[in-house]
Amino acid sequence: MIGRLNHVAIVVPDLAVAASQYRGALGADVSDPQDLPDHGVTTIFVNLPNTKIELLHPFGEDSPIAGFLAKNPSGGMHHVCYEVDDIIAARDRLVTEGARVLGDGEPKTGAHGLPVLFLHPKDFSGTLIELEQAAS
Ligand SMILES: CC[C@@H](C(=O)O)C(=O)SCCNC(=O)CCNC(=O)[C@H](O)C(C)(C)COP(=O)(O)OP(=O)(O)OC[C@H]1O[C@@H](n2cnc3c(N)ncnc32)[C@H](O)[C@@H]1OP(=O)(O)O
Ligand SMILES: [Co+2]
Repeated sequence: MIGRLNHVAIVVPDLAVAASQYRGALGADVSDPQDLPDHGVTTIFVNLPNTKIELLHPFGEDSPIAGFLAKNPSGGMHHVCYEVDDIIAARDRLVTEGARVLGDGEPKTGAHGLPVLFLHPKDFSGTLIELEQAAS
């Protein structure tokens, strides 16, 4: 069911520092920051030949990543994002199999303007999974 690895997300304590590390020391193509109030995060994307790295920092007071950063003040790997051809069919299959879809269970528009969902990390060997509808 899952397809391409769309991105790996890393929560960072300082977006400007992280962007400078990726752009400078690692010589990567790094986007400008984007605030996503609906998701409670600010993102920067690092564009690699075969996938992307999403650098994340909390935005606003109710950010879903605030607890993660409090527990991991130096930052750390936060989630992996897989593409699926049909996000509703994928969700329904996962629910049938007992996985917990986070939030209200309905897809939200993600950083690339496509529907996304999150699956509870305790149901997938301690890794938070994001599903993104593949671009048509
Ligand atoms: C930019 C848009 C979009 C995109 O298009 O790319 C994004 O990526 S948005 C990214 C941010 N949004 C989300 O992460 C939404 C889904 N996440 C959540 O709803 C929450 O983060 C969470 C997964 C429910 C955790 O919230 P938290 O407040 O930390 O709750 P708990 O403290 O109760 O955590 C429960 C349990 O899970 C462990 N945990 C938390 N985060 C992770 C993680 N990223 N990876 C692995 N495990 C995680 C946490 O440590 C707790 O474990 P125990 O201590 O053992 O109970
Ligand atoms: Co993401």
